[in-house]
Amino acid sequence: MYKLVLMRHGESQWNLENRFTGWKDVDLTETGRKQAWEAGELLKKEGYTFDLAFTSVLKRAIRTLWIALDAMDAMYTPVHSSWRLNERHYGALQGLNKAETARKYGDEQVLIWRRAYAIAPEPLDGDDERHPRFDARYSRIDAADLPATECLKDTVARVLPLWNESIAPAIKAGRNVLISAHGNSLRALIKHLDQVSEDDIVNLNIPTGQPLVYELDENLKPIKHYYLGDQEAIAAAMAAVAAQGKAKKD
Ligand SMILES: O=C(O)[C@@H](CO)OP(=O)(O)O
Repeated sequence: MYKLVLMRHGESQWNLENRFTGWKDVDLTETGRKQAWEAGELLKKEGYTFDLAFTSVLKRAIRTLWIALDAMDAMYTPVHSSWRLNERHYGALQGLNKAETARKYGDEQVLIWRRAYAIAPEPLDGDDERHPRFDARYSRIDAADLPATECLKDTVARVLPLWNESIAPAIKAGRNVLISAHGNSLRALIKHLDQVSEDDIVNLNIPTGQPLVYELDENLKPIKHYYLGDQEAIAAAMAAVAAQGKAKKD
């Protein structure tokens, strides 16, 4: 049996401001840093150790990883950063407030933009300065692979090559792996691991800064999964993520 730990980054500045974030490289808030530290402390207390960590090229996931590894006194852990673990690209929605967008277009439309499996928001214009082709960190990525918007299906398609070529072989080689990534890149990975249907994946929301453990069999099929930590607080945090796209709080 293998164990894999997934962790969404701690609260970011744009989580706090309730803005569509995607590939915008925003940092953690103080709360986000505290969540990352507590996640590391929890992992240490529960006896977890890691041989290898994977993260995105966005600082909220990278810093969460650094802080958690620091709390574990394990900053020596080798880290593989890949754009393939970036958050889903939110296209022209990036920067907009989610509740205001719901007031303008309706809760249902925002739910489609946030969670529909195969429907992507409007793309960024090719000349938009926010387009990833203008960002040096993506200069070695094939231009055809760089998104101007994505639906979750697109995110699954670009996460899977990293899973198949790097993460899965490392796990099968016996390495204890930690992945620090984003709400939707982790939903993409979970959809693949648990074979979640396109309908059911709509209802999966991942809270910030909470270690999620997957126990996998020898073929990397999930046996079970569970969050470490306070289960009630985690359930409340998941419901809060779901509610972010509503015009009014329930
Ligand atoms: O804005 C985003 O990039 C993501 C994660 O914060 O949000 P959502 O949960 O709406 O997909």
